[in-house]
Formats: sequence, C-alpha cells, structure tokens
Amino acid sequence: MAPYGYAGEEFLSVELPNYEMDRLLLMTKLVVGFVAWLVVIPVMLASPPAAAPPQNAEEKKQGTANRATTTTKNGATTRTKTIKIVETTTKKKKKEMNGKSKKANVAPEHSVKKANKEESEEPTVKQVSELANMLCILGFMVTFLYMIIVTSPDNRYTTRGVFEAPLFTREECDHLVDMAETVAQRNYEAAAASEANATIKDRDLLVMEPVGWQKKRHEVHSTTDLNVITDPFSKSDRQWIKEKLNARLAPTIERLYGVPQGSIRANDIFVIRYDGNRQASLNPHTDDGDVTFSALLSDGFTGGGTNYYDRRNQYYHTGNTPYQPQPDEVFAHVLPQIGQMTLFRSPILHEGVQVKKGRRYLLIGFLSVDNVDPWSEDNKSTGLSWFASWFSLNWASVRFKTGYSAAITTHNTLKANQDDWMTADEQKGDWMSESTYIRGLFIQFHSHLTMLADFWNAHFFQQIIPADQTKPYLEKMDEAYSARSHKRPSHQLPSWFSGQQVDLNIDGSFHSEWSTRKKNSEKFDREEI
Ligand SMILES: O=C(O)CCC(=O)C(=O)O
Ligand SMILES: [Fe+2]
Repeated sequence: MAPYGYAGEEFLSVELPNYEMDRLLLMTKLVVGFVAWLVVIPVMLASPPAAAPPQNAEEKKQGTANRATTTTKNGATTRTKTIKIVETTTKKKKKEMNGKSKKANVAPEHSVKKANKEESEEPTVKQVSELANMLCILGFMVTFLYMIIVTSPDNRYTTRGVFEAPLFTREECDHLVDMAETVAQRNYEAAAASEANATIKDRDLLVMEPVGWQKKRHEVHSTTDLNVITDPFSKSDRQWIKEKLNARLAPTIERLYGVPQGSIRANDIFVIRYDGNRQASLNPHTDDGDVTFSALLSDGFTGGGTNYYDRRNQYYHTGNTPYQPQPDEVFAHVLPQIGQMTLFRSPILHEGVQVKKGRRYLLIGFLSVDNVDPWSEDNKSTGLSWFASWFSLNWASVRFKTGYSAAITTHNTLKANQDDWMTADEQKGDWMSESTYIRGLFIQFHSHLTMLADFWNAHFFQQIIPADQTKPYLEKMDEAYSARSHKRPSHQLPSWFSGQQVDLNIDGSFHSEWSTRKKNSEKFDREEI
C-alpha cells in the first residue's frame, strides 16, 4: 500500500490492517464465492428435463424459461442467460423434445465431441430450475455483501474508530497560534480601514471580538476560524504548513486508511479558536468529507475536548421531538495533549465540548479521498482501490450525499433559469423528473449505508502512536520525508490548498465552487498553492 513504507511503523502501539494483503485475500474469497455460487453449485443442481416434454403452450413457456446464471467476463455484473447443460440422449428423445432443443445454445466442448462421435445420440440438456437459480444468485449476493461489510479491511477497522497520533511539537503549536493571530490582525486592520467601503463583506463580523476571526464561514455549525487560503496567511506560512502535513499527516492517513497520498485532497483547512467567554463549544454534527483531522494547538484552558457519539439509538427514536444525542452515548471524550491530532471518518457524530476558561486552538482539515482527480480533464484515476471507495460504507455513503447535493443544486439552478417552469404533469417523462427519482435513491443509499456503518462496526478510540514518543516519531517522519520527497511526483502527494472549497458530482468529477472560493478566486490562482 505505502509504496515508500511508513516511517512510523516502529512506533505503532496497535496493529493496523495490512491493506494490500487483506484486500488480496478478500478478492480471492470473492472470486471463490463467485465461482462456487454461480458456476459450481448451479452445475451440481442441474437435473435432466422431465421425461415428458411440455405439450401445451403453457408448459413450453415454462420449459424455455429455465435459466442458469452466468456473468460478464470481468465479473463486475451478473445477469441471467439461458445455459443448458448438455447430456447425450437419443434422436427419438430429441424429437420428443421438439422446439425446446433448438434453444440449446451453449455446450461444453467435451460433451459436443462426445455427441458427435455417438451418431445415434445427440446433445440435449440438463436444466437448473428457476428457483435454484434464484437461490444461487441470492447466495452469492449475501456472501458478497457479508464479505464486503464485515470482513473488508476498509470497513471493519476504521469505520467508527477515532485515532490519535502526534502532529506537532509544542514549539510548532505556538508558532501556528502566532501565525493565526497575525492573520487575524491583518483581517482586522483591513476591515477597520474599510469602514466606509462596502466591498469588504462580513466586515462587521471581523471587527467584532475576537477581532479578525471569521464567524460565519460554515453556515450550519459555524466556528470562529481562519482558512489557510481565503484568509491572509503568507506564502511562507502555507509552505510551512504544507511541509509538515506532507511529512507527517499524509503518510499516517495512507497507512491508517489504506489510501494513496495522491487521492487526498483537503476541502477546507482552518484554525479554530474557542474562548471560555465567547464561542466556547460546537454542537453535535458530522463533517463534510471523508476523513477529518483535528490537532490541538494550545493548552492551559479548562473544559474543552471533543466528544464522539455512538448514535445507534437514533434509529429507534420515535416521537415528535428530533433525536438529541445523550451524554451516555459518548463513546470517547478526547482531550489530547498539545500537538496531538485525532483522525476520524467525517460521518462520525462529534461535538466540541465547552471551554470554561482560556483559549483552545485547533488546526482542522476536512479531507476528501478522491477516486478521480476532479481537476484533470479526463478525470484521471487517483489509484484509489475499489475496496477503499465504492466498497467502503463510509466512502460510498459520503459520495451519495455529495452526489445528492450536487444533483439538487443543478436541478434548482436549471429550475431558476427556466422562465416557465413545467407543471408536474409536464414533467412526466422528462429527464428532470427521472432525476428526482435518482436523487431520492442517492439519499436513500446515503442514509442506509451510514446506518449500516453505525451498526456493524465497533466504536472505539485508540492512540496509535504513544504521546511520549512524539519527538522521536516526528523526527523519524521528517527524516523519511526529506529523504524521499524529491522522488515523489506531485500527483502522488496530497493537495492541501489549491483543491479546497469545491463540491463533486457522484462520479467524482468537479461540480461547483463554494461561494467563499468564488469570492476569493484570485487567491486560488497563485502559484504558491
Ligand atoms: O472542537 C472540536 O473538537 C470539534 C471541532 C469540529 O468538530 C469542527 O470544527 O468541525
Ligand atoms: Fe466537526
């Protein structure tokens, strides 16, 4: 998986999946399951046709309806096709079989040869009953789903796991906090100087305490924060952040989640600030993206930390009031040491616990794991395995959700641009109404996959690198990075900056930019990002 090895391997305090081997094993099991259910068992269940041929139209219909199962060559899809298993029988019998034998279209070679040799005997068929066929297909589907949902390394370990590992030293955290406060100061000065200038949006929020910090960047669960691109971080600030993330975060994600570094694209990286006497907490929510990292940059505050919820009770919730996560559903309250980060799948429900006193700073990233490069013209593959994408409950559920919102946005835009919107009747048969149905499916898939992920997987917290190993671990990671960085082409490295703040279509292609990206388009064009 990790083509250059994971330098932190010797520091791991837990055994992580060996993705390469586990996927190979799973692939083998799937092939065996496929052959067993769709070839071997149907052949074993095949029996000679009834002695008396169907005489009337009804019987004839039944006789020709018998089907066995086959697959397309690549094994990706299954369909039914008439296969009749050839046996030798007499001419007389053939005559009796009448029109039915004309349908015999596939004959194993050896049987054909045998039939040709024995002139008086001609091939006829053994048939698999429709019921047996259906059971075989069902058997294969159950085996396939069981293996993917329960045994795939991409589902069984990280789905509801929250992991902790070092990301920064204390000095580096201090540096990042200084960096962020300097950026806030720049924002404040620009906003203050622009009093009469209506072009600076959100000015009023920037001159509010804590000055220079954004307050409404995220519409629903707003945080007091600064984004590394759209807020005025300097070129050298970004370079500094990029080097650290390349050396430490990228290989850890690659190792922990079994995804190539080139498939990782940050969609939003920002510094958050909580103050005991201002924004002090964040309600339970899930993040947009596949994986979230959150590194603690300060200490000396009281309260705080992150709660992670096991929300399975929500599926049994009834009544008129919406489900509210309860304190006894928290499976991990994570309050790490300064410089440690937590890594988790973004669909895990979590909240920022109230800071009672002092300031809590975090560097947070919502990361997308792309199967194709949304920026390349032909949507070039990133090399992400199918097991880590469409066969991963989390990945697929997130993709259906993004696909849904992309489709609904397109739909609404089209609708808004149409002077005379069609009536419901006129929409019948129109592609738009079809897509309403497809959108419905997207959201159903999203919620059911999330539910499966919630039920089938252990919820746990794990420190994968002991915090007391922070210094030697980070040194080792940096050393390994500088030794190999020149060998790695840029498409094999994550994109931390230039690909931020966009939405994708269901197939992973580019859909649209967030409004904050549109407003700051010149900042995304600069070469340093
Ligand atoms: O405060 C925390 O630990 C959580 C922050 C968070 O979840 C977010 O910004 O999305
Ligand atoms: Fe969050």
